[in-house]
Amino acid sequence: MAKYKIFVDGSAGTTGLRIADRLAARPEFTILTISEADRKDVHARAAVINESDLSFLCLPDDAAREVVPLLRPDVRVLDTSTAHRTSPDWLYGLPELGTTREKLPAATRVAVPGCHATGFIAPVAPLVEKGLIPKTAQLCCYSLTGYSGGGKKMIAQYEAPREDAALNAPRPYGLALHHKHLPEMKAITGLDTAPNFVPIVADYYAGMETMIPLDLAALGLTADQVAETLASYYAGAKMIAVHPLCEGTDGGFLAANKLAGSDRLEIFCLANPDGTQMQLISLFDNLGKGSSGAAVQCMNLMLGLDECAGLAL
Ligand SMILES: NC(=O)C1=CN([C@@H]2O[C@H](COP(=O)(O)OP(=O)(O)OC[C@H]3O[C@@H](n4cnc5c(N)ncnc54)[C@H](OP(=O)(O)O)[C@@H]3O)[C@@H](O)[C@H]2O)C=CC1
Ligand SMILES: CC(=O)N[C@@H](CCC(=O)OP(=O)(O)O)C(=O)O
Repeated sequence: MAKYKIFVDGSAGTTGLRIADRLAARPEFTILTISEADRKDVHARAAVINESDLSFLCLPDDAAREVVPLLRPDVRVLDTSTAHRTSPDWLYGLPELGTTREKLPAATRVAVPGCHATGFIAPVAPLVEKGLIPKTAQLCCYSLTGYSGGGKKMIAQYEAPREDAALNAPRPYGLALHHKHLPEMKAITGLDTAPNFVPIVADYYAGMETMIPLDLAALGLTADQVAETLASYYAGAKMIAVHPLCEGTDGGFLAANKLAGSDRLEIFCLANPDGTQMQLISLFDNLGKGSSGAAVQCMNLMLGLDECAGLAL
């Protein structure tokens, strides 16, 4: 069997390393490499990508942007950065949404969703698509992340001998309400307005918990309608599961690192006793379904391989 030639551009970084680990044990791939001296030379990177069947870009946005114009149109590229997520020529790589799964095998430019964005879009997009949440709704969202979400620099900051006591506490950030995931949150859900979104980084390595409060009374919805719509939308999905209404917490707690190490995402549908308020929660690993796991799932589908191959279920 001819092997697929795969290149991970940025394989020394947090996302790239995780992808390289997931591919290393799989016999269907030959992994292309680049020398240490060349790994930041855009022409050298482009040459290796053009030799590959499929390449991952695991780089800062600008480094992802600069290489794309140098690539063969038919080479398959999966970009894990924010650079192309709302570009019309790129497919947004959330296979569980709409017709994305069917489009992946022919796609050559695929943007891997942002981690916080994944947590928001997974529960909200189906509710907008099915007409339960109007496009005019103004939603809120809070999202907890482990410090690996900030890449090598933030990992080094949290793991160095602790001088700054601020790192001991959860830290809301992006408080100018201008986070880089807002454009994709709006575009992919179809909402007219991006949510009021506050991410929070805390002193643990990996794991993401994205929370979306819904005012059911104002929306004219019941909690059952919401939970049943999500359960039926994701019925049969291998990497996304929906818990039954008001089930799944650990005695009323839900630790943000519970799915660290997994590539799956779980949705929790929690409501107050009189059914007027709801909290939708996505729980997953920022390095799993939030980046590397999602990238490998898309690669599998683009190459016609088993969707879950190499993933942690
Ligand atoms: N960490 C996460 O949870 C998530 C990350 N992402 C996105 O994935 C991408 C990679 O992030 P992450 O792995 O966390 O970041 P890291 O900082 O951990 O890794 C980035 C890698 O890119 C390399 N690099 C930097 N500039 C260049 C360049 N000009 N040419 C080639 N390589 C370069 C870095 O080199 P060096 O080793 O020398 O620093 C590093 O190895 C980013 O766009 C990020 O936003 C997306 C979802 C979640
Ligand atoms: C803790 C922390 O800083 N996290 C990053 C999320 C990383 C990420 O998802 O970046 P992409 O947009 O490239 O996907 C942030 O909020 O910017």
